[in-house]
Amino acid sequence: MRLALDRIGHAFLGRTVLEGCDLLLANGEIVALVGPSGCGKTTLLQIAAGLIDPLRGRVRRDYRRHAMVFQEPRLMPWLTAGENIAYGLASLDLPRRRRREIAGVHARLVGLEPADLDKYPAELSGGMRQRVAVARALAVEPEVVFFDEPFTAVDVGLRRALQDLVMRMAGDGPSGQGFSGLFVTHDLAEAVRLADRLAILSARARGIVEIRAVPGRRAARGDRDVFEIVQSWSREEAFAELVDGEGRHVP
Ligand SMILES: Nc1ncnc2c1ncn2[C@@H]1O[C@H](COP(=O)(O)OP(=O)(O)OP(=O)(O)O)[C@@H](O)[C@H]1O
Repeated sequence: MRLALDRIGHAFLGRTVLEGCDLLLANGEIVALVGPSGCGKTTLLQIAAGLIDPLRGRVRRDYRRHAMVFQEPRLMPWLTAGENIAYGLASLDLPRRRRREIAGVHARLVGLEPADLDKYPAELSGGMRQRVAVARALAVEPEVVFFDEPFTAVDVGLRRALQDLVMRMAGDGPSGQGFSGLFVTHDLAEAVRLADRLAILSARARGIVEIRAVPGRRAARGDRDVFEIVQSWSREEAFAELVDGEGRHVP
């Protein structure tokens, strides 16, 4: 077990957003938090990551290092791509050359060219900036990664490539050590594609209404499997706030 949420409750300005949320995140596991806009996914993720103190319940963490990937890359504009990727490594007491090597390995993993490493964020496309953000998160070899709709703003091809990378690295990073992931998305197909389990949140119920395992092994799930699971689950009550009866996302 890497992370446990016990009876988490939270409110903003007296309005309850979450009540009685329980969740466990195992070693190497990816759990997707899914639900409609405003149901509290980001709040629960931030509580899990320690960015918000919950009003009720407790978070148990069994890891040393975590990283976060947000919807927007949040790079430092005055650092090059390579320096951004290496930024988190500064606290790890590694020689400068080793930091540069690690940054290079992770830049390659996300599909950046060596020449991109010397560019500043303003000189990169949106997709490249998000690749840098993913490389920066994974370079510190975190045991847990918190993802908050990280691929919503990138185009379809890159989204798939980054999802594949997350799945691969969660099982087995470059040094053989994977991470556990908590992954916020309102895209059911994305959740089914890359998660081991879904925690389904509802705005009405103020929290997690169901935790459900995705059939089959994550790495072995093909496009057809994902399509069929999404089709069949979209008709269920648990997803009513998330997708319409045809499997389309409610805006
Ligand atoms: N800092 C805050 N102050 C006041 N209300 C907040 C704050 N942060 C979130 N909320 C409210 O709490 C509720 C849950 O927000 P949250 O961002 O966790 O939802 P979400 O499921 O991640 O939504 P989305 O999919 O749109 O990002 C929303 O009604 C939101 O307006």
